[in-house]
Amino acid sequence: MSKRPTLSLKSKPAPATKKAGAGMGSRPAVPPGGRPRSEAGKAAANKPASKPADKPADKPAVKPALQPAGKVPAAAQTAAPSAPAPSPWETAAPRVHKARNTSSGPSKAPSFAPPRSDSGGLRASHHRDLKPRVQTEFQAELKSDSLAFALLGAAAAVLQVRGGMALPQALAGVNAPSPQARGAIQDIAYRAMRQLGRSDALVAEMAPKAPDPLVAGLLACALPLMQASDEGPAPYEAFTVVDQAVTAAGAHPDTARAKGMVNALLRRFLRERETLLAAVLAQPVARWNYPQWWIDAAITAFPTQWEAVLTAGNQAPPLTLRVNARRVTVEDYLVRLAEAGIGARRIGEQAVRLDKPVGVHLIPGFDEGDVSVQDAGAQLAAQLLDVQDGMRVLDACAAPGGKTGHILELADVALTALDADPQRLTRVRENLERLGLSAELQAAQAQGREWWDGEPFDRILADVPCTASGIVRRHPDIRWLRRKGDALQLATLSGQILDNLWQMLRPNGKLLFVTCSLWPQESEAQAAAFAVRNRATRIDAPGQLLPVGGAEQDHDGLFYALFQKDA
Ligand SMILES: C[S@@+](CC[C@H](N)C(=O)[O-])C[C@H]1O[C@@H](n2cnc3c(N)ncnc32)[C@H](O)[C@@H]1O
Repeated sequence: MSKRPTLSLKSKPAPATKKAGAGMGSRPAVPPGGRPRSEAGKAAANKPASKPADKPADKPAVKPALQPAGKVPAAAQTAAPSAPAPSPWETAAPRVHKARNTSSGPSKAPSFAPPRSDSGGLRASHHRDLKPRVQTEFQAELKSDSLAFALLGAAAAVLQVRGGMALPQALAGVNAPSPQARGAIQDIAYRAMRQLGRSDALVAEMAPKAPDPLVAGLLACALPLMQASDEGPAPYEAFTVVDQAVTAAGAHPDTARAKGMVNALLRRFLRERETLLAAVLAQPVARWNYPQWWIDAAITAFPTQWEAVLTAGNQAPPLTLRVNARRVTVEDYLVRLAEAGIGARRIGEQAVRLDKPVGVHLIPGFDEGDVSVQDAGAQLAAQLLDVQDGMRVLDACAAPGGKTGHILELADVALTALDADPQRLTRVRENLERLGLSAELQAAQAQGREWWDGEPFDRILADVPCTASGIVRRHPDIRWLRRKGDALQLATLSGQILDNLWQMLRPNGKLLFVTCSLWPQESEAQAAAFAVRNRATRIDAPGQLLPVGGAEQDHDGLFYALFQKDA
């Protein structure tokens, strides 16, 4: 039985002796012919988790001083936003859309596309259908460093998520003239997602009729800024938020008529906060900020732990690094961080959590590949796979390559990185380039065989598409985008993938089945059914890891099942 790696601190660090670039099987080009990437809207809502894990995490909530001119405080502008923001694999620099004005002078307010008319995403306040169109090209005159500007941009993104689009895509479509403006918009939008159940309930309690979609988005962005939450204290002075929300409403034709209503509603919230909160917090969706079906599913799956699970998913995630064992020991890297004035502690074999998130390019050695951003729980995969030099390894469902890089850091193996999405596969290549490692990249479906040369693998990692319900602290929009039936639907696909990959495993070889899900249908039940169907021997692995944030343990919700083929 193999040794089970733990998340706790190990006394013996991994050796830092191997040279970079020693990975085998170099064929970096992505072959043509993979399926096109699916886009936003309902398709995105139902799209299997592209586990956007391992992204830079949120800044801690800091209550900024009152800004007389309603400006976004400098701290909010420059710190890592409360959004995962661009993954280090996605882009080297903060994603900035065509800058028309990088000064803090008057700037066009964010523009955005209309919501999908199917409104397959969130429930709207008062359950009213979303208005199908907003004025997409209109750009209000607002200062780009003002809170009003950021509120309007974030409201546009919330509107898109309500229409079924994933938040990172929605934010990418919002115009922001500077990295600071983008950071502020992201911060507000991510907060809005984490408190959407409560905000909608408050609006329903106070407004005589459902507000128009962009007004509802504006309120969903403003209300969380006036309240303490699992993320920390309220980040702005309440009267600044009211003032800037009213300014934002007045600056856009789709909200201008509701300017008085926004003012009245937010002021009423300030006056009657206690009573209003007492009323709405009796509703589970407002109390927990998850859809009711999600709360019910958590209670069923974790009868004694569901509250902790839901709470963990509402916290801002930390920034955790994986130290590249080929380059540097964890001990030496902690010294480098200390010298750079960055507080950190070890929380796993190669996992180091920063005390406060910082931009990835400020992390010593990040650009050179000495470290990667990866959740501590996700770092278990490569360890559990137990790779040895010379092995032939398949990383099925590999993009964006977080686990691919880790496997190659641990041993000199011939690795095939497979993913159905050619665009996401390019991120594997970029990621490996930064690390100085290489693999054979294949754009193909893991449930098919046409890409396989018939040579069996010693190790197979099946990090299958799933609902991503275990990583909601990084991706708070997921809870609003998923539907109750998604887990079962995805389990059908992942069952096909597992059965197919099992045929490609060498006798005595090991297959590691991973999801970033909380739901048993796509994790434990899937593992049990797979073992029966294939007479597969299950060996020691953690099973369901619940999400947790704390001094010693800090990781997302993940599932691990390890199987060995008979000799
Ligand atoms: C959970 S993510 C993988 C995360 C990755 N292992 C990492 O650590 O960075 C799942 C991946 O499966 C891919 N995928 C979805 N359906 C697939 C299929 N039928 N065959 C192969 N890959 C698929 C998605 O494009 C996505 O990149």
